[in-house]
Amino acid sequence: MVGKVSSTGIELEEVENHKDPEIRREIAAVDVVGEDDDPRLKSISAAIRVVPHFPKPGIMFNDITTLLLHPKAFKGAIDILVDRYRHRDISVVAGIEARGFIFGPPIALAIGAKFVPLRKPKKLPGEVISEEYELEYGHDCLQMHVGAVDVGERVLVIDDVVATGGTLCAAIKLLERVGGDVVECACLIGLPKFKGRVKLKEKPVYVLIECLT
Ligand SMILES: O=P(O)(O)OC[C@H]1O[C@H](OP(=O)(O)OP(=O)(O)O)[C@H](O)[C@@H]1O
Ligand SMILES: Nc1ncnc2[nH]cnc12
Repeated sequence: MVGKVSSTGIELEEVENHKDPEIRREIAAVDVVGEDDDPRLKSISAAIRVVPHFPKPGIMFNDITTLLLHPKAFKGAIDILVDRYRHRDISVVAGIEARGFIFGPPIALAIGAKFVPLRKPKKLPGEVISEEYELEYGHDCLQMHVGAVDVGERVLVIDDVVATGGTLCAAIKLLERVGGDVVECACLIGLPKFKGRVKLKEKPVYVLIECLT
């Protein structure tokens, strides 16, 4: 079942009334679609805010930091992903800097996998391989330590948002260059208007909520 969930629900009111003015800033109404009727999805979508014109004019920025202020909703997101991947024989969770570093490690620990950070340039001290890519608001590069992933290891890639799919494509290329087998990519939020799934072709991408704005 596809459930339409409005982010103007009760739990968003909690965010709107938060004592920190920064957290109350520019909360926009978002319509999101959950992939099934799991009540945890409603809490997750209600706790994510959209900040207009960040980091550039015209960008509707999906901000997961407000989800982190709601431990129950945050845990719900982690639990859904752990349940999905715990019996898939995954030995590597690769998290994309920066927001994949928030969601990747608890999933890796829960499913007994190692965590591999995919970092922005000049952050990793050892030998690295690199992939450049285009974003909705610029271009960037991801790097991974040589030796972090072994040939044939089954990998789950984690990030917060998939928009154009450029970041996930770069991550998949890095992992496949060293012989990793990317089982799936998982993100909390999908922005379907950027058609990231088209760019990702046959690679499966799982998103908890799809934002229609
Ligand atoms: O599907 P795409 O069009 O590639 O966009 C998605 C990426 O954009 C954001 O990261 P950002 O590059 O803003 O980096 P940050 O997390 O370091 O701020 C987001 O966290 C994803 O990694
Ligand atoms: N609109 C958006 N919000 C948050 N992260 C993003 N990454 C690319 N586009 C984004």
